[in-house]
Amino acid sequence: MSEKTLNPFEIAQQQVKGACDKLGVEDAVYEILKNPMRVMEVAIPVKMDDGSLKSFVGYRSQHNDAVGPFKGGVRFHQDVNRDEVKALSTWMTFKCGVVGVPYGGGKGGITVDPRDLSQGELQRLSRGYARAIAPIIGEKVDIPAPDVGTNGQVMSWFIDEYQKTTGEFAPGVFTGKPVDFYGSLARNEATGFGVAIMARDAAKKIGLSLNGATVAIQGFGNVGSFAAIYMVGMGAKVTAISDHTACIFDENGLDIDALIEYVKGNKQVQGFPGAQKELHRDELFGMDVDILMPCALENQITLKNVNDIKAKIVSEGANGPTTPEADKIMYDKGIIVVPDILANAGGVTVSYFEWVQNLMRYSWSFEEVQEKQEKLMVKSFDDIWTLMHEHNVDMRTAGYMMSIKRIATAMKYRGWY
Ligand SMILES: NC(=O)C1=CN([C@@H]2O[C@H](COP(=O)(O)OP(=O)(O)OC[C@H]3O[C@@H](n4cnc5c(N)ncnc54)[C@H](O)[C@@H]3O)[C@@H](O)[C@H]2O)C=CC1
Ligand SMILES: O=C(O)CCC(=O)C(=O)O
Repeated sequence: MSEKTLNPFEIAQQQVKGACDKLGVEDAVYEILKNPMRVMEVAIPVKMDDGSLKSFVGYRSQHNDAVGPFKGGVRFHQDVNRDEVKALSTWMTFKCGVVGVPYGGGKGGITVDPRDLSQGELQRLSRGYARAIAPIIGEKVDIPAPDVGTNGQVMSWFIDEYQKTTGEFAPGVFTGKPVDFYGSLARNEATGFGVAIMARDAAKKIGLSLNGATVAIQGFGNVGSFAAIYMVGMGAKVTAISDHTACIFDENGLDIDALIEYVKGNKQVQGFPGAQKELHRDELFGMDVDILMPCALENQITLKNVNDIKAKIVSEGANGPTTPEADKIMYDKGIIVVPDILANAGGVTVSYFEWVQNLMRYSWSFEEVQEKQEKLMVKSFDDIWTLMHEHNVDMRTAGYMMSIKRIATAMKYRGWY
């Protein structure tokens, strides 16, 4: 068997089609959902520090807003392209549907390696992007957030530039802001926390104790680092972590706090003095662990490595880390895959709480936010688990089915079909 496609947008369409067919909805539902409603492509000229001018390409894809405003992150990465952004916006629509937050899906990005830019260049690029997309976003229209390569500082520049461009101070137009600048407590932790609690609930279902359970995590950015912290908090041992440079291993469990400090200074896991072994980054998937957490990029679990996987549970922190062919093999082998649209939905869930707090000009405590997140995600997990057994499908298909029902209902009331 060979991989049909590695194009993330085609994969997203395939996933939506599969669930629409399984649900038996009218053909019109897939016809509407198969393409984003709007994709904006922008050129962003930036004055570089050496005096030259460089033009960058950016996108904002608005997939569907039947349920509520478009919502989703902005990625700064060298591989960003139109189809990737379209796929990511499609996944956002169904993710919001899975946890039942009142949003549709959107996603943006710029083709750039932010590590190649100075802080000044990064700020000018971020401001240029905010100016370019300002006409199509808004607190009640489309609400961007962080994704790979962006963070609270970038969101703050976005807010400032949006205000200069539109004359409106609207802190709720971007989420994932710093806590002391209209951000929400527990947003930074939210995605990794969610990935961990979804793995915990899957473990409960198969009678796997987390006490001493072993975990391998691909990616040690926002999502991977917090997933590691929370897994250790639940009694598990994170024995392997990889990033773009290497895979590090310690059979007794890596010291996550020390690794976070190391990565702050060195921007990579390679060379971490606390590791027993250092391997090629791709060796992570074959590690002999109970739980695997892909928390980096798309198309990481493929036909090339799926048969190396020994884990019993895969909790997808990244968007689109598994190809459909690899997904099927894991399903046939009985590996539980908690799909991205559920496992990493903690980010958008707490973004929603941030937005609500912004609109009310009020703040909740860390505990209050995390408790609300956990309640919502655990309920979604249980509902999907039930649906999965009712229809004899994998968790991903069940998640899409649950979400499509919600979105199709909104589209029907709106008279879209
Ligand atoms: N930040 C958030 O709130 C959310 C993020 N996600 C998804 O989670 C994933 C990670 O996002 P963040 O942690 O925010 O990004 P980040 O930029 O903070 O970290 C990305 C990590 O992936 C690593 N990486 C890149 N290429 C790699 C490779 N080939 N092999 C191994 N590691 C590699 C990087 O070294 C880095 O450690 C993405 O798919 C993103 O779309 C999903 C939901 C919300
Ligand atoms: O926080 C958000 O609004 C969206 C985060 C995101 O981009 C994602 O869930 O993939």
